Amino acid sequence: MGGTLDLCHRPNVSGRAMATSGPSKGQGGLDTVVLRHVSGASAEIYLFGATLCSYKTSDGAERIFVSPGAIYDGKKAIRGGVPLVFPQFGQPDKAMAQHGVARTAMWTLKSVSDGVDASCATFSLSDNDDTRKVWDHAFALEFTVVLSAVSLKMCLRVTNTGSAPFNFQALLHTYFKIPDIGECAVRGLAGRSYSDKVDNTTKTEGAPHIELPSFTDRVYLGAEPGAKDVLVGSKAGTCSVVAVNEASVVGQAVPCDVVVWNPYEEKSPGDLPPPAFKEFVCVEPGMVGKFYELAPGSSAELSQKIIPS
Ligand SMILES: O=P(O)(O)OC[C@H]1O[C@@H](O)[C@H](O)[C@@H](O)[C@@H]1O
Repeated sequence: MGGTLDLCHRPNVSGRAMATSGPSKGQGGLDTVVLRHVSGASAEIYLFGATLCSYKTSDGAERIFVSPGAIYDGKKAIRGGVPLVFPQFGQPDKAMAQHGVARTAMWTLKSVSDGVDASCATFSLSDNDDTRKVWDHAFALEFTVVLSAVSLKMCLRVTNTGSAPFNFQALLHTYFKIPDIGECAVRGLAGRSYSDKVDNTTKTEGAPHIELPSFTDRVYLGAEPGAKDVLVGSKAGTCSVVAVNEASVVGQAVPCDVVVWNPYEEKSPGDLPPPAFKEFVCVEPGMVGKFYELAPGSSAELSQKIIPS
């Protein structure tokens, strides 16, 4: 298990607040890293799954949802936060767990740094006996969190460290905290084709914004390469966060898919006791519409920058 760091304020010689490091424990006694930026913004990441479970802006407002029924036993994926999905989305390979191996693996803290511009932490995970049993490939993952006064950026880097190509999917399963799913609207996906997992059909998004009045599970396929802004806000037109989603393979931008999910009571799993479903919407950047091939020595990146408004 990797070490832990808790970054807390202390004055430096000039009297300006800086961040420092120290050990920290989260729920269930699990090790976490807490980033505290000089602006007052903070983020907490569990080494278990490298799951980011909190992002607070400088006003102290929490932007990320974690279920009140989340289980912190170091075995089950944490229900909420930003679980990391790799190397499969869903369960196309029934021999492997749903959403792959990364969200239930113990990651290692690789580096942490603090600056006036940003506080940053990088976590790593490589193939091991557990991952090899279900996915027999050599890989290295790096998950980097960059916290600034005005944003939080998460980037998952996938590297093929073996001698043969492999196919993978990846996704950042972000649970955004919202006041009321019934009033929520997601903007920026109009005109995209999507796979509707509720009725197993393929459709084109005709609405200018997406509302979620009932169980919603959609995979919006990326349209063109490059950054894509998706706005989470209200039907009334307010915007609470902008999510800038990007994907690339070997440094070349590729279209980034976006999953929009809320189970409502109907599909709430056991660790999401109703009415908790009302308090979040998942807007998840992904490379999931197909499998991506990665050559030996090559890397792919998937990122989401959250800019609260
Ligand atoms: O319960 P899990 O494994 O965390 O998955 C939650 C949901 O994750 C979403 O990304 C999928 O589109 C849904 O189909 C799935 O139900």
